Amino acid sequence: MNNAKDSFIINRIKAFRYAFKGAWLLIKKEPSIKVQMVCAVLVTILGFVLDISTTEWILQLLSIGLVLSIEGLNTAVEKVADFIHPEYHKKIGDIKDVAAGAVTFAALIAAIIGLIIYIPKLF
Ligand SMILES: Nc1ncnc2c1ncn2[C@@H]1O[C@H](COP(=O)(O)OP(=O)(O)OP(=O)(O)O)[C@@H](O)[C@H]1O
Repeated sequence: MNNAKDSFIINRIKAFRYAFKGAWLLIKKEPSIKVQMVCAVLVTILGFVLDISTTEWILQLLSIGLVLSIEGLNTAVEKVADFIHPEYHKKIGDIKDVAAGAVTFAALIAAIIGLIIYIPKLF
């Protein structure tokens, strides 16, 4: 019983380690994630400079998390597609386009939230 509980906890710790390794790989190696991390840092600085409210911080953080998460999944889809079919194939192109489309939804919503928060404060 204790062993089962121990191995459950050890497996969860290992899963966290793999997940953080994956997050670090995304930040270190993926240009699109790097660009989005820079945007995230800039809007975070802007948030402090313009003293946004708690609700605005929550919406901004959710937007940052949403874009980074979906961009990460898009990168994973691209990697799987390149691994299973490195050559040109229309279906692979469609799969990558759809995954990129998901990022576009998240990025558009994040941009709209950013405009709603900052336009009244800047103009
Ligand atoms: N093997 C392929 N077969 C057909 N079309 C492809 C293939 N690889 C890429 N494409 C097309 O090129 C586009 C860009 O694919 P690519 O793998 O270069 O992503 P990317 O532009 O590097 O994305 P990101 O900037 O998010 O990393 C795809 O959306 C797809 O339309």
